[in-house]
Amino acid sequence: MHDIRDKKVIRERLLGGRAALDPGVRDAAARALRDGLLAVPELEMAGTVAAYVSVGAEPDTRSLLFALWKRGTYVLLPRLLPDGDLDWASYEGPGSLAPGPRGLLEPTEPPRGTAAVASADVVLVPALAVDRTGTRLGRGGGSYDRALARVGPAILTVALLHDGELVDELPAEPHDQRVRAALTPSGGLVRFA
Ligand SMILES: Nc1nc2c(c(=O)[nH]1)N(C=O)[C@@H](CNc1ccc(C(=O)N[C@@H](CCC(=O)O)C(=O)O)cc1)CN2
Ligand SMILES: Nc1ncnc2c1ncn2[C@@H]1O[C@H](COP(=O)(O)OP(=O)(O)OP(=O)(O)O)[C@@H](O)[C@H]1O
Repeated sequence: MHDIRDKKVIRERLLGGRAALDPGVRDAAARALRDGLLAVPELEMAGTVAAYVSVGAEPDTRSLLFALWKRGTYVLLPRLLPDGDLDWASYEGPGSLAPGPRGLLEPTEPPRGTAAVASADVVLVPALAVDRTGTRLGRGGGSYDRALARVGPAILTVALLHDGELVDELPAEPHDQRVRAALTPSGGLVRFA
Protein backbone atom coordinates (compact mmCIF):
# COMPACT_ATOMS: atom_id res chain seq x y z
CA MET A 1 0.00 0.00 0.00
CA HIS A 2 1.08 3.52 -0.73
CA ASP A 3 0.19 6.79 0.87
CA ILE A 4 -0.24 9.69 -1.54
CA ARG A 5 2.20 11.71 0.60
CA ASP A 6 4.79 9.22 -0.63
CA LYS A 7 4.75 10.95 -4.02
CA LYS A 8 6.46 14.02 -2.59
CA VAL A 9 9.19 11.98 -0.94
CA ILE A 10 9.75 9.91 -4.09
CA ARG A 11 9.92 13.08 -6.25
CA GLU A 12 12.60 14.56 -4.00
CA ARG A 13 14.65 11.37 -4.12
CA LEU A 14 14.42 11.16 -7.91
CA LEU A 15 15.29 14.83 -8.43
CA GLY A 16 18.29 14.37 -6.12
CA GLY A 17 19.45 11.41 -8.20
CA ARG A 18 19.17 13.43 -11.39
CA ALA A 19 21.07 16.37 -9.90
CA ALA A 20 23.95 14.01 -9.07
CA LEU A 21 24.38 12.72 -12.65
CA ASP A 22 27.69 13.77 -14.16
CA PRO A 23 27.77 15.64 -17.46
CA GLY A 24 29.27 12.74 -19.40
CA VAL A 25 26.46 10.44 -18.32
CA ARG A 26 23.88 13.08 -19.26
CA ASP A 27 25.36 13.57 -22.73
CA ALA A 28 25.45 9.83 -23.35
CA ALA A 29 21.85 9.49 -22.11
CA ALA A 30 20.61 12.20 -24.45
CA ARG A 31 22.29 10.56 -27.43
CA ALA A 32 21.03 7.08 -26.56
CA LEU A 33 17.46 8.29 -26.10
CA ARG A 34 17.54 10.30 -29.31
CA ASP A 35 18.92 7.43 -31.37
CA GLY A 36 16.61 4.93 -29.70
CA LEU A 37 13.54 7.05 -30.36
CA LEU A 38 14.39 7.91 -33.94
CA ALA A 39 14.40 4.16 -34.67
CA VAL A 40 10.99 3.43 -33.11
CA PRO A 41 8.65 2.49 -36.00
CA GLU A 42 5.79 4.73 -34.80
CA LEU A 43 8.20 7.67 -34.61
CA GLU A 44 9.58 6.99 -38.07
CA MET A 45 6.04 6.91 -39.46
CA ALA A 46 4.72 9.85 -37.44
CA GLY A 47 3.59 12.98 -39.24
CA THR A 48 3.11 14.83 -35.96
CA VAL A 49 4.92 14.26 -32.67
CA ALA A 50 4.01 15.99 -29.40
CA ALA A 51 7.28 16.46 -27.53
CA TYR A 52 8.73 18.80 -24.88
CA VAL A 53 11.85 20.85 -24.26
CA SER A 54 13.77 19.32 -21.36
CA VAL A 55 14.45 21.43 -18.28
CA GLY A 56 16.93 20.99 -15.42
CA ALA A 57 18.37 17.49 -15.18
CA GLU A 58 15.71 15.83 -17.33
CA PRO A 59 17.13 13.75 -20.18
CA ASP A 60 18.09 16.40 -22.74
CA THR A 61 15.61 16.43 -25.64
CA ARG A 62 17.07 19.31 -27.67
CA SER A 63 19.03 17.24 -30.18
CA LEU A 64 16.04 14.93 -30.57
CA LEU A 65 13.74 17.88 -31.32
CA PHE A 66 16.21 19.22 -33.83
CA ALA A 67 16.55 15.81 -35.54
CA LEU A 68 12.76 15.37 -35.77
CA TRP A 69 12.35 18.86 -37.19
CA LYS A 70 15.16 18.32 -39.72
CA ARG A 71 13.59 15.14 -41.01
CA GLY A 72 10.30 16.92 -41.59
CA THR A 73 8.25 15.70 -38.65
CA TYR A 74 5.73 18.25 -37.39
CA VAL A 75 6.60 18.78 -33.72
CA LEU A 76 4.17 20.22 -31.17
CA LEU A 77 5.50 21.58 -27.85
CA PRO A 78 3.59 22.40 -24.65
CA ARG A 79 2.95 25.80 -23.15
CA LEU A 80 2.07 25.74 -19.47
CA LEU A 81 -1.24 27.53 -18.79
CA PRO A 82 -1.93 29.28 -15.46
CA ASP A 83 -4.22 26.42 -14.32
CA GLY A 84 -1.57 23.79 -15.10
CA ASP A 85 -3.20 22.58 -18.31
CA LEU A 86 -1.12 22.48 -21.49
CA ASP A 87 -1.59 24.44 -24.71
CA TRP A 88 0.39 23.35 -27.78
CA ALA A 89 2.32 25.19 -30.49
CA SER A 90 4.62 24.11 -33.29
CA TYR A 91 8.39 23.88 -33.05
CA GLU A 92 10.12 25.70 -35.89
CA GLY A 93 13.73 25.14 -34.82
CA PRO A 94 15.84 26.25 -31.84
CA GLY A 95 15.16 29.92 -32.62
CA SER A 96 11.42 29.41 -32.12
CA LEU A 97 11.71 28.98 -28.32
CA ALA A 98 11.55 31.58 -25.57
CA PRO A 99 11.70 31.45 -21.75
CA GLY A 100 8.38 30.59 -20.07
CA PRO A 101 7.32 29.82 -16.48
CA ARG A 102 9.15 27.34 -14.19
CA GLY A 103 12.44 27.64 -16.06
CA LEU A 104 10.83 26.23 -19.21
CA LEU A 105 11.67 27.05 -22.81
CA GLU A 106 8.40 27.31 -24.72
CA PRO A 107 7.37 27.66 -28.37
CA THR A 108 6.72 31.18 -29.66
CA GLU A 109 4.45 30.10 -32.53
CA PRO A 110 0.68 30.73 -32.17
CA PRO A 111 -0.95 28.35 -29.65
CA ARG A 112 -3.29 25.76 -31.15
CA GLY A 113 -5.33 24.93 -28.06
CA THR A 114 -5.32 22.23 -25.40
CA ALA A 115 -6.97 19.70 -27.76
CA ALA A 116 -4.14 19.94 -30.33
CA VAL A 117 -2.27 17.11 -28.57
CA ALA A 118 -4.96 14.78 -29.96
CA SER A 119 -3.51 15.34 -33.46
CA ALA A 120 -0.17 13.76 -32.53
CA ASP A 121 0.77 10.30 -33.81
CA VAL A 122 3.23 9.86 -30.93
CA VAL A 123 3.37 11.73 -27.61
CA LEU A 124 6.68 12.07 -25.73
CA VAL A 125 6.09 12.62 -22.02
CA PRO A 126 8.38 13.99 -19.30
CA ALA A 127 8.47 11.91 -16.12
CA LEU A 128 10.54 11.51 -12.99
CA ALA A 129 9.84 7.79 -12.99
CA VAL A 130 7.51 5.17 -14.49
CA ASP A 131 6.61 1.76 -13.07
CA ARG A 132 6.15 -1.63 -14.75
CA THR A 133 2.45 -0.94 -15.35
CA GLY A 134 3.07 2.45 -17.01
CA THR A 135 2.07 4.52 -13.99
CA ARG A 136 3.96 7.78 -14.26
CA LEU A 137 5.28 10.16 -11.63
CA GLY A 138 5.47 13.74 -12.92
CA ARG A 139 6.13 17.12 -11.35
CA GLY A 140 2.83 17.23 -9.52
CA GLY A 141 0.89 19.76 -11.59
CA GLY A 142 -1.38 17.17 -13.17
CA SER A 143 -0.57 18.69 -16.58
CA TYR A 144 0.01 15.42 -18.38
CA ASP A 145 -2.89 13.71 -16.63
CA ARG A 146 -5.07 16.22 -18.46
CA ALA A 147 -3.16 16.14 -21.76
CA LEU A 148 -2.96 12.33 -21.95
CA ALA A 149 -6.71 12.03 -21.31
CA ARG A 150 -7.18 13.72 -24.73
CA VAL A 151 -4.95 11.25 -26.58
CA GLY A 152 -6.55 8.34 -28.43
CA PRO A 153 -6.13 4.74 -27.25
CA ALA A 154 -3.97 3.64 -30.19
CA ILE A 155 -1.42 6.44 -29.87
CA LEU A 156 2.03 5.58 -28.54
CA THR A 157 2.83 7.64 -25.44
CA VAL A 158 6.45 7.35 -24.31
CA ALA A 159 8.11 8.61 -21.13
CA LEU A 160 11.80 9.50 -21.43
CA LEU A 161 13.83 8.42 -18.40
CA HIS A 162 17.34 8.14 -17.08
CA ASP A 163 18.59 4.65 -16.21
CA GLY A 164 17.14 3.47 -12.91
CA GLU A 165 13.93 5.48 -13.25
CA LEU A 166 11.86 2.59 -14.62
CA VAL A 167 10.90 1.18 -11.23
CA ASP A 168 8.84 -1.75 -9.95
CA GLU A 169 6.01 0.21 -8.39
CA LEU A 170 4.81 3.79 -7.93
CA PRO A 171 1.83 5.10 -5.97
CA ALA A 172 -1.14 5.54 -8.32
CA GLU A 173 -4.18 7.79 -7.91
CA PRO A 174 -7.44 7.42 -9.87
CA HIS A 175 -6.67 10.45 -12.08
CA ASP A 176 -3.20 9.19 -13.06
CA GLN A 177 -2.89 8.57 -16.79
CA ARG A 178 -0.53 5.75 -17.70
CA VAL A 179 2.02 5.91 -20.46
CA ARG A 180 2.16 3.06 -22.97
CA ALA A 181 5.95 2.82 -23.07
CA ALA A 182 9.10 4.10 -21.42
CA LEU A 183 12.56 4.60 -22.88
CA THR A 184 15.79 4.45 -20.88
CA PRO A 185 19.32 4.95 -22.28
CA SER A 186 20.48 1.40 -21.48
CA GLY A 187 17.18 -0.49 -21.52
CA GLY A 188 15.68 0.76 -24.77
CA LEU A 189 11.94 0.97 -25.34
CA VAL A 190 9.75 -1.00 -22.93
CA ARG A 191 6.08 -1.29 -23.92
CA PHE A 192 3.44 -1.89 -21.26
CA ALA A 193 0.55 -4.30 -21.69
N1 LIG B 1 10.50 19.79 -19.81
C1 LIG B 1 9.30 19.75 -19.27
N2 LIG B 1 8.32 20.45 -19.81
C2 LIG B 1 7.10 20.42 -19.24
C3 LIG B 1 6.83 19.65 -18.10
C4 LIG B 1 7.90 18.89 -17.54
O1 LIG B 1 7.77 18.15 -16.55
N3 LIG B 1 9.11 18.97 -18.16
N4 LIG B 1 5.57 19.66 -17.56
C5 LIG B 1 4.98 18.59 -16.84
O2 LIG B 1 3.90 18.66 -16.37
C6 LIG B 1 4.75 20.85 -17.84
C7 LIG B 1 5.31 22.04 -17.08
N5 LIG B 1 5.35 21.81 -15.66
C8 LIG B 1 6.44 22.02 -14.86
C9 LIG B 1 6.22 22.01 -13.51
C10 LIG B 1 7.29 22.22 -12.64
C11 LIG B 1 8.55 22.45 -13.14
C12 LIG B 1 9.68 22.66 -12.20
O3 LIG B 1 9.62 22.17 -11.08
N6 LIG B 1 10.72 23.39 -12.59
C13 LIG B 1 11.86 23.61 -11.71
C14 LIG B 1 13.11 23.91 -12.50
C15 LIG B 1 13.55 22.74 -13.33
C16 LIG B 1 14.41 21.76 -12.60
O4 LIG B 1 15.49 22.16 -12.11
O5 LIG B 1 14.05 20.58 -12.53
C17 LIG B 1 11.53 24.72 -10.75
O6 LIG B 1 10.57 25.48 -10.99
O7 LIG B 1 12.22 24.81 -9.72
C18 LIG B 1 8.76 22.46 -14.49
C19 LIG B 1 7.69 22.24 -15.36
C20 LIG B 1 4.80 21.11 -19.33
N7 LIG B 1 6.14 21.19 -19.79
N1 LIG C 1 -7.99 16.11 -15.22
C1 LIG C 1 -7.56 16.93 -14.25
N2 LIG C 1 -8.08 18.17 -14.11
C2 LIG C 1 -7.66 18.99 -13.13
N3 LIG C 1 -6.73 18.65 -12.22
C3 LIG C 1 -6.20 17.44 -12.31
C4 LIG C 1 -6.56 16.51 -13.33
N4 LIG C 1 -5.84 15.38 -13.17
C5 LIG C 1 -5.06 15.59 -12.09
N5 LIG C 1 -5.26 16.81 -11.57
C6 LIG C 1 -4.63 17.36 -10.36
O1 LIG C 1 -3.25 17.52 -10.53
C7 LIG C 1 -2.60 17.31 -9.26
C8 LIG C 1 -1.28 16.61 -9.41
O2 LIG C 1 -1.45 15.30 -9.93
P1 LIG C 1 -0.20 14.29 -10.00
O3 LIG C 1 0.53 14.23 -8.70
O4 LIG C 1 -0.67 13.01 -10.61
O5 LIG C 1 0.72 15.08 -11.06
P2 LIG C 1 1.80 14.56 -12.08
O6 LIG C 1 1.18 13.65 -13.07
O7 LIG C 1 2.92 14.01 -11.28
O8 LIG C 1 2.21 15.98 -12.74
P3 LIG C 1 2.55 16.47 -14.24
O9 LIG C 1 1.63 15.75 -15.19
O10 LIG C 1 2.28 17.94 -14.18
O11 LIG C 1 3.97 16.16 -14.49
C9 LIG C 1 -3.55 16.57 -8.38
O12 LIG C 1 -3.86 17.41 -7.27
C10 LIG C 1 -4.78 16.35 -9.23
O13 LIG C 1 -5.96 16.60 -8.51
